[in-house]
Amino acid sequence: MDAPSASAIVQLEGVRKSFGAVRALAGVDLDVRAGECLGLVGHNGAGKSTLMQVLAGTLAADEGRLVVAGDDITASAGVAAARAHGVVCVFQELSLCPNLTVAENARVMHRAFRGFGWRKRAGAAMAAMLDDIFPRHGIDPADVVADLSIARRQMVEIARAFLVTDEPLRLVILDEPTSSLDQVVAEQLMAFVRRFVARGGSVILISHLLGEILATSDRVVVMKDGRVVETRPAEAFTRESLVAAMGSVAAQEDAKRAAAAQPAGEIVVEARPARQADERSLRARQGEIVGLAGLAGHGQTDLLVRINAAAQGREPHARVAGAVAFVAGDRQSDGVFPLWSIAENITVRSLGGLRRFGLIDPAAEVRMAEEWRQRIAIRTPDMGNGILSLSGGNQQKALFARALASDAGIVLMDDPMRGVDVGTKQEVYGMIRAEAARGRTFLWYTTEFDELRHCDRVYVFRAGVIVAELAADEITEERVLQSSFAEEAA
Ligand SMILES: Nc1ncnc2c1ncn2[C@@H]1O[C@H](COP(=O)(O)OP(=O)(O)OP(=O)(O)O)[C@@H](O)[C@H]1O
Repeated sequence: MDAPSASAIVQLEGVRKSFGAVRALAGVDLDVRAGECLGLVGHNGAGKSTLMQVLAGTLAADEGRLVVAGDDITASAGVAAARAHGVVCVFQELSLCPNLTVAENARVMHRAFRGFGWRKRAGAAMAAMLDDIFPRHGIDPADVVADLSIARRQMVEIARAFLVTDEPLRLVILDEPTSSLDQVVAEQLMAFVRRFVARGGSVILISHLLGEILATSDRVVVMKDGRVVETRPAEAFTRESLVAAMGSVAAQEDAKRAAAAQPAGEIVVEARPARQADERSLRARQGEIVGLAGLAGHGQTDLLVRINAAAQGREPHARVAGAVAFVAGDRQSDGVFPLWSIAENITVRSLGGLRRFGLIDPAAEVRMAEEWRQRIAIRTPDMGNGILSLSGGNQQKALFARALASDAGIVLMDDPMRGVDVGTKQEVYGMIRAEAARGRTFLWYTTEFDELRHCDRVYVFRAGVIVAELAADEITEERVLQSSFAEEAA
């Protein structure tokens, strides 16, 4: 590791943190310099979020020293001390109050918005910040957060963190900030990060999208099993060497589906977006992997929700032949059962198959959970622990396991790889392909272009309707982007 420079605005030394038997941080040293974007990568459960929580003051370390802007704040560590020293964190799980407006949420964080006319000032400040980071964002400060798509909520959360009111702003921690954003909006954010650091601010960027890390960071820190294992200037890493440093095997470049594998089974899903005026509809055959693409929030999730409702007989305008499982991308609001164990969260869709003499067989439940822990590498000492004890990416893996462990022949996936590390992603892609070959059908909405390569066919959405259908050999980034923006797509 290179020596901390004189301009370090944050120094962490020997930070340790355990949760019961789990050692999340095993003695971490880290420095962040003024005017740099520091990329932070590592497998799911490596300790990235825990380290950031210590830095942002939301979690107390068991041991270690924390110096910010030259002050040793170890003894007074907490959110107030971090904020007073200019450290703000945008966490993976969004923290906005859903029943308040965008402007009101700005006030929750920025006490400076008080007295006469605060609502107007908070709204104007948020609008200006949103315009600066995300041009054409389409968000009104008077919008109630609960009415916004998950992508827009993430944009509001980010804009709020970059607002400067009566406290200094030195370091913004972005923990997987683009996980719900499409490529276009993600690029707007990365461009803003570069502008922010060019003006002397600092950013810690956590992401599983290694291209984003390499293109935006000045230096990259790699964590593994609660330790920092490498720190290098970004240009000294390639994608492959970064994956290797994380302890994963580099993914094969070409994941494209073999043409021979094209299924010709019967149509098991047929659905039309509510606003579709032409004859287009989404169709999926048995054994097919069908992609839903386009900019985030253009009707893809809505259609998946309608197909899910149709399977339960609640939606007459979609036709579904067979049982359906849903992998939610917004795990916070409709994914995990927060009070249940990891095992219960995985087996809940499979209880029918686990019955003996009409009762759930606990041994079979444990076996099923254990099998999935190994297949999909869920990092926990005990599957009986609460689901919220898992890192974000590991929670997402549990949702995947729930769908794949069920007997549903049709699996709907709503941007399901959010926050899953590169090594695991490759394994899950392999599982999806194997399951499709065995006759399962997948409908897969993704904001990551690379994932569309795994699909047999892709429907591109724009403004709530399907604007293009691409066959396997037509799925290129250019075609998808073209269709996403064109008024009249092919
Ligand atoms: N509240 C908690 N209770 C118990 N264990 C926890 C808790 N929070 C985190 N852990 C454990 O600490 C370890 C580090 O988790 P952390 O969230 O820091 O990982 P991460 O690198 O951010 O992972 P991801 O990429 O999945 O977000 C994991 O093994 C996790 O299960």
